[in-house]
Amino acid sequence: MSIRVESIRKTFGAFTALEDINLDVARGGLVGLLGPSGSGKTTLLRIIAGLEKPDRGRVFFHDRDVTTLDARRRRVGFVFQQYALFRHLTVADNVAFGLRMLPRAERPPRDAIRARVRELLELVQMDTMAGRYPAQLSGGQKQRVALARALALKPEVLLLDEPFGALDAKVRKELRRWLRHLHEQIDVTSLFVTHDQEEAMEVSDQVVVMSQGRVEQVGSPVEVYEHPASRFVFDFLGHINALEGHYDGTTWRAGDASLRLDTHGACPDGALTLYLRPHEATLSHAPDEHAHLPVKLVARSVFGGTVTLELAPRGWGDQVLEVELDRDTWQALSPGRDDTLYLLPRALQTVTCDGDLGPRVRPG
Ligand SMILES: Nc1ncnc2c1ncn2[C@@H]1O[C@H](COP(=O)(O)OP(=O)(O)OP(=O)(O)O)[C@@H](O)[C@H]1O
Repeated sequence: MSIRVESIRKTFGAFTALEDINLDVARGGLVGLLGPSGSGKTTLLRIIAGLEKPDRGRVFFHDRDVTTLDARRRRVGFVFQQYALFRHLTVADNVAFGLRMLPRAERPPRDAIRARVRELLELVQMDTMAGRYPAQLSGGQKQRVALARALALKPEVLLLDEPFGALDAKVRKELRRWLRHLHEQIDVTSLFVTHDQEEAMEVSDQVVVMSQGRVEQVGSPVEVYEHPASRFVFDFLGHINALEGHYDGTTWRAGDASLRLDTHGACPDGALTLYLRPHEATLSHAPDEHAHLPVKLVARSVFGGTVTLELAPRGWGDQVLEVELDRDTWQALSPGRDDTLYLLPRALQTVTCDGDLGPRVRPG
């Protein structure tokens, strides 16, 4: 079932929570609504679910206008951050609940309900725990049961609001891989809300980046990361180092630092800010012909194959910079305590004086 949202506006008193939202989600899509707290993600999800009425605009499921249709009649499955399982029911009974509550004419026979519950519990890999009560489950297991319950009535649209928000990092990671996998097995169109960039990038096939009640950009994770439509999107998707200095048409300078750049005429002489992603630079014991950016190591942390370094510029500002190197590169470098190191950016994003994104540039 495809979903189309047209010109949605929603206010709460004098506050505008959503302003002219347009969105198309293809059938079978797994779409992440990503944005900072208060950007309107949950409000949009609730409008699609039918739990909130928009002031203006329409919602379509395939070609059907469902804007005024009651939530219960939209055939939507929900999963929220709080598991909301019935404590006094077993796992199997929780999953069966919605089926048993159907009007008699629509309710499947008992055996069919039992078979459907078994099938769903196998799908979420909880079949061995069918007889347990929610209090006997871990957070991740509860959330898988909540998902099985949401799928029991064969919804064509699945809406998930920060489904893994309350879980620890490792379980979150497992569950989001598993959600991806599950999505490939069933025919459902899903939208999930998250404020976690990594989660949105890893799980979704389309990301909707929201800010202050507006859609900033819609695209695949690679598109929004590599071709951000605005400075907000660039800032929001991962850490950045903002290097502030002056550009004279060939060289960018700040204090003792200099960097030769060809901006292809796009950046005029004057103040120029450069954004550097932590993984788009390396370090060396000597400057190179294009870059003279001396730094001193302040701290490092090792996680898996990546070493994250905190670096203080030497003689060009006081902002601590963050750079990520792979472990081998770091070991080959093995600097002494007070060594001066040199930052060698591979690519930088320019920010024009009026605050917009300029071209992406490389030293040289
Ligand atoms: N029922 C309500 N009454 C008044 N204001 C509301 C109501 N629901 C939401 N808002 C406001 O609308 C804005 C958007 O809220 P929403 O919950 O959609 O944001 P969000 O992006 O999901 O945020 P979070 O990530 O923190 O959940 C917020 O400023 C919120 O305070």
